[in-house]
Amino acid sequence: MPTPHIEAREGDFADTVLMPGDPLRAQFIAETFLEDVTCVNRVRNMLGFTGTYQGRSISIMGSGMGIPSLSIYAKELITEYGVKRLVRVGSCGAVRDDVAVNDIVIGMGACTDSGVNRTRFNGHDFAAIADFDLTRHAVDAARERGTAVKIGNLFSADLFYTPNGEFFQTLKRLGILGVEMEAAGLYGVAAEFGARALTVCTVSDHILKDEALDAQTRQTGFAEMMAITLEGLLRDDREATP
Ligand SMILES: O=P(O)(O)O[C@H]1O[C@H](CO)[C@@H](O)[C@H]1O
Ligand SMILES: O=c1cc[nH]c(=O)[nH]1
Repeated sequence: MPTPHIEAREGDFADTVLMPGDPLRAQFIAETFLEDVTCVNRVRNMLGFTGTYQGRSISIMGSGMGIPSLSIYAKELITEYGVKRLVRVGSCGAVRDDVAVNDIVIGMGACTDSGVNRTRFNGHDFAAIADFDLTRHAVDAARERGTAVKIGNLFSADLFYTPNGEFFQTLKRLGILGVEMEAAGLYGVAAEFGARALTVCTVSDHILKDEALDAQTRQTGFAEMMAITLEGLLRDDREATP
């Protein structure tokens, strides 16, 4: 400590880290939802913050885009900073007709075309799944808020600009709720190094309908996703502390 990619000192991170892909979204979330915020990482501009939410210490740090970037940060957070819960708060693209822009999707599982989980699993297919209790508590928080969420499978793509557009039809047919680029890697890292993980995404575009939110909204929107995530974590805390 510090690590090659994070300059924070021991104790700078909470045991729970929210990870949007975009470091500026991390800053916006920290400044909007947390109190007593301090910046704990600026290396490579991958901004990390720690503050409190309703009295509970929470950190927020960008993951960058794609499984390789997220995997570096998630691994170092778990093994060097003792992080126990990581929640990706991201954006994703929809392919199904029953998933629309601005919908909130909870990634119970994540398929991928990346080889990382096969690499860590002796070439076999690893079922990349979210932590059940984190999932359950986020869903319960959404229900209490009266917010509809869709719960199911994500697809974590290595290529944003895929050369194989027909594959989106397969994703649609097999019930993929959102296409993004990190969840399957996060679940693999969490399994390997012993942490709990979840992904909550807001649908930022419909890949097959040519509909999309603008960059500013992707950076500063998503308030309901954040409320569900933070309330879910407080529920998770309450259950762990009878
Ligand atoms: O908005 P974020 O969290 O970065 O997530 C999605 O957006 C990026 C691609 O534009 C990828 O990181 C993808 O997973
Ligand atoms: O990775 C992503 C994120 C949002 N929308 C997409 O199509 N892909």
